[in-house]
Amino acid sequence: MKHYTSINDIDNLEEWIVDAKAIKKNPLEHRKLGKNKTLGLLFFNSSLRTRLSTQKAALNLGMNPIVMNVSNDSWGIEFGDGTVMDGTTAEHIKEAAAVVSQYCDIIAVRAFPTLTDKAKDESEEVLNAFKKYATVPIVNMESATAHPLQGLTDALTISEYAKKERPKVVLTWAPHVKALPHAVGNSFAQVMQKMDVDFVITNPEGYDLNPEITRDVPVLHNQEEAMKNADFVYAKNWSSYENYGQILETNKSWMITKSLLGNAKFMHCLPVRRNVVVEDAVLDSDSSLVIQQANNRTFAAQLVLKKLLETL
Ligand SMILES: NCCC[C@H](NC(=O)CCC(=O)O)C(=O)O
Ligand SMILES: NC(=O)OP(=O)(O)O
Repeated sequence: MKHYTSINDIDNLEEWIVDAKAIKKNPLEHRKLGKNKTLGLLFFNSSLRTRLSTQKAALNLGMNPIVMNVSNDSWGIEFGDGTVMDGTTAEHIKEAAAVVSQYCDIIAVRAFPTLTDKAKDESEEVLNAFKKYATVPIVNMESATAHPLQGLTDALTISEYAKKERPKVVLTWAPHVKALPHAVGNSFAQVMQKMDVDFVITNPEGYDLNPEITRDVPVLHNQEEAMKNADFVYAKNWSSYENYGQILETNKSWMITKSLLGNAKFMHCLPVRRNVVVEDAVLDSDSSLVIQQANNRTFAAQLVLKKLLETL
């Protein structure tokens, strides 16, 4: 593996989950692997979990993490090729990525979508520019279309809490006040297709995710029907893909309640808006796995960093 930028970079999910569980049991076992190696974390957007858990993962491997809030603290970066840079951007990605590669052995990047320019978002302009112009491995810490560290975490969490073979997993759209990206839903849908689970997606009409990602997964527009006998319910808001980045009419009844959840475990990547996406009674109950998921972010990141360190 040269980079970790997509769920497609996981060659054998079952093996990866076994390895992640071993790391979780003994997080300091490989603390010499990353000695004198530097992880650069570049954030174009806000983060709590990714920023801290990825640093924690690096520290557990003996690496030195260095973090930069690129949007606020660095020069404006130009991504266009051949641009006359007489506007607001002061530095081109060609230099920026090459320079950061001088200081870092692995570079991790967070860059959200515009949600206004579908072609630009689908081209993964920022992430792919780092892949092209950096000379070290790139880790995706949530890009325009994917959040593969989260997806790996979610597969690990489901594997830990599954009480039967082939549990039923439901990815449900939930209401929100803002237009949100598709990245988390996309990576969850992709990783569930690699796992031995009975997987369905439910969302209101007009909110179907990219069919190239959901492929043959059943997409139901009746949430109650979809959630029947679920073992895991993964809630997430996303804006319309078809009417790109739009908030269509929002049906508040799609909020996850205790009665809707039934006996299923509740999952969400966080941060979550209480009593908009999911009611307090769910988050404050034993049915919620959100904190366990957040904990697993460290071990998923650690597995990815370990695999990349082994290639250096
Ligand atoms: N990294 C986890 C999710 C990040 C982002 N959520 C958000 O922007 C929520 C913002 C808010 O609730 O205001 C998303 O949906 O992709
Ligand atoms: N789940 C997740 O990626 O959280 P942050 O946005 O806080 O990093």
